[in-house]
Amino acid sequence: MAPSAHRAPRDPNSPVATFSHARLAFGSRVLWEDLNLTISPGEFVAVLGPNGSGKTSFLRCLLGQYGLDAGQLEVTDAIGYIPQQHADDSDPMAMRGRDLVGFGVDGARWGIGLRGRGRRRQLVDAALAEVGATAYADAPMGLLSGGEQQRLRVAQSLTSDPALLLCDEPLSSLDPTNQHRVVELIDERRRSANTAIVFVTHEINPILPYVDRVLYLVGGRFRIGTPDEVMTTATLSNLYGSDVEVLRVNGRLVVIGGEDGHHCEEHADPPVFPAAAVDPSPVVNAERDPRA
Ligand SMILES: Nc1ncnc2c1ncn2[C@@H]1O[C@H](COP(=O)(O)OP(=O)(O)OP(=O)(O)O)[C@@H](O)[C@H]1O
Repeated sequence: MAPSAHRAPRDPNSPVATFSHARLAFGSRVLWEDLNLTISPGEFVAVLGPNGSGKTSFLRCLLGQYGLDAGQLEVTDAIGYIPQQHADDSDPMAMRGRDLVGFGVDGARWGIGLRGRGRRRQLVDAALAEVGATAYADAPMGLLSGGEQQRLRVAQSLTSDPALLLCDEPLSSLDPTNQHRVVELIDERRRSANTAIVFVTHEINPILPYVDRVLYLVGGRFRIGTPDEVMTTATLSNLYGSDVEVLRVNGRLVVIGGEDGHHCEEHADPPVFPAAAVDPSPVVNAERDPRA
């Protein structure tokens, strides 16, 4: 299986990612096939689907951790990544917010200390200021609220000046007020720098006002379109192959029926890492060291 992700040079007018006839499968389990999707600068794409449908695998393909087993993926090399809250296992009392953001500047995988210390500090300070986290940047992470911690993770993701920002359920375990603040920060970045957003989530409502298109994955099949096109009773019933009802209540979407039918699907195939899987741990900052 040949690596199929090609890192394209940065051009502000070019798509940040293009999947062409893409297929990803683990043994007999096909996550998607014949996926054609072009993500433009400044576009906000939500990736939805039940547990095990392939949302995280989709991000891993964009990060270069998983290779497609058919088709092509061309993707920018300026990628930022925001994980779920509590995603890192470092000691939360030993690490300050400033340290977390600094790891983003260093690059998690391509060597630490490549830049001068003064330049490093400037980049960290700028990223902290961009998300309004300067006031608590020197406090231990463990003393901060979930919302404050997520602001710092947004700051970390911005240190690479990403053209594409990958968000892996960054709102989970935040209260509605903090969810709103974090989404606003992400959208602000989209508007100010024309950064494309790929946002994996189980819950579309907190991001619904911002979403341009939805990629909805279910059991090896998918739909792509605007929320109005995809989030309908007819489209989701067809996709799930069972009765799903989509209601709009006070501007919120309520999906009844879909998730349960595909929850925690069992499968017997052992874990494998496809061609481009160089490191199964999440990339915190995908800025490339040119010497690597
Ligand atoms: N390296 C791997 N080897 C084998 N199977 C894998 C591998 N990575 C993912 N899978 C399988 O692919 C399917 C999709 O996994 P993935 O984590 O992408 O789903 P998800 O939609 O993000 O799920 P969740 O909503 O539960 O986080 C799962 O059945 C998972 O076990």
